[in-house]
Amino acid sequence: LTPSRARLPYPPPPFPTCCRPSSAAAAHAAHPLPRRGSPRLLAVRAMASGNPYAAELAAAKKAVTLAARLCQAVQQDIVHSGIQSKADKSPVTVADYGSQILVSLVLKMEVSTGPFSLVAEEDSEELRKDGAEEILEEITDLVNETISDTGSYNISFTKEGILSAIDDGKSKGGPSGRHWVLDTIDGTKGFLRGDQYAVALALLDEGKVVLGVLACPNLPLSSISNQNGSSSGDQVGALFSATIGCGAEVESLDGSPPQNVCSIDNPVNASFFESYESAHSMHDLTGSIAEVHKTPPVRIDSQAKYGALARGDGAIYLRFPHKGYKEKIWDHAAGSIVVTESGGIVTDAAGNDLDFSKGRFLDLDTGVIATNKQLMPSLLKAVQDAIKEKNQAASLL
Ligand SMILES: Nc1ncnc2c1ncn2[C@@H]1O[C@H](COP(=O)(O)O)[C@@H](OP(=O)(O)O)[C@H]1O
Ligand SMILES: [Mg+2]
Repeated sequence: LTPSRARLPYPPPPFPTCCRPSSAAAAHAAHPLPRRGSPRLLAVRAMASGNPYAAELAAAKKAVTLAARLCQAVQQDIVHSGIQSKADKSPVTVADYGSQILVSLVLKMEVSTGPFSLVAEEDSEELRKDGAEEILEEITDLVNETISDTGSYNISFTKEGILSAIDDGKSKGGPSGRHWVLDTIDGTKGFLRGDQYAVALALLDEGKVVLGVLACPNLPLSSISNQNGSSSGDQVGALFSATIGCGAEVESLDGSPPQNVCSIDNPVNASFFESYESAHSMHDLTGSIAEVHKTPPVRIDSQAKYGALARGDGAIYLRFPHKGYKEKIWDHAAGSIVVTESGGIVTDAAGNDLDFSKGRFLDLDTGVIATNKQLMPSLLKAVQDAIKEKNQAASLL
């Protein structure tokens, strides 16, 4: 079980051949839809145009694309200056706030229905303290530069405007109404290392995730289904999107036409994904499960794992936080719908669906498992056996 990174060259496997919305999965099981550009793909797109959340989806894609642009500029600065080796967290803080402001700006400009509610990590408290003037100025400049460089809006934020835009993210979510759920930079550690991260945005409607988008600026556009999570494809920057009942798509972050995401139908010996960081997921537990499934792990940061799984780069994503950790909804909302709308399943270690209606945290049993429908029963059993064995071993100590 070798740790892996997602940036080394590697011969790519054949591109996924099938694409379909999950609602049509059963009907199409024996007749996979063809590759991009085919007439049948157009038929799938026509169906997607009946999307009840079409305006929200377009806004969400625009929002994360703009935020990803800001984050990418900061990451390049970090990597070039070697700041991460000095454990200086301030650039990532600037990018986190900047990403949140841009997402809330775009959503407010583009979506007019109902009250605006955003569940996100940051609020303005720290930035209002004495000594935070410099960082506030940096955020204001960075946000205004990104808006003007991209020609997105004819708007310029004042510092007070920045503070109040950040406080748009204070919502607590919950079971009723609509709430946007944002992870401004998911995979902060990968971001600092110059590796994978994602800007992840989802919409909850009456407690259910109905839409999700994942901007993964460093994820190769071709498959990373190999042991070190890399791809020989030159193009990087993937944007995954999904709406409930309408399937999932992946497109290039720089604006190439969308294609539908492949349903997850890889064989048992396909690679599986887990966190790069062992502090975020117990690698010893996944290792014992991998022995049963003969699958080597591909360790990458962030919800890019969900995106890669959805397009068939691997067959399994396992995540087992250490005892006492409470998973936050923004770490799973967007990624999980991208997988389920690609024909996959996402559950906790007891086999229950993830419940996003309980506020800012998920009420989870032990961990998160994502895979295809064929593999889920045997995988769930392997997971439960491994957890039992680990608990028994711990009780003997
Ligand atoms: N001890 C822990 N156990 C599990 N997850 C953790 C954790 N500490 C942080 N995380 C979460 O793991 C996320 C990254 O996931 P991954 O390991 O898949 O890259 C982090 O998102 P942020 O980077 O947005 O803070 C954070 O929310
Ligand atoms: Mg996160």
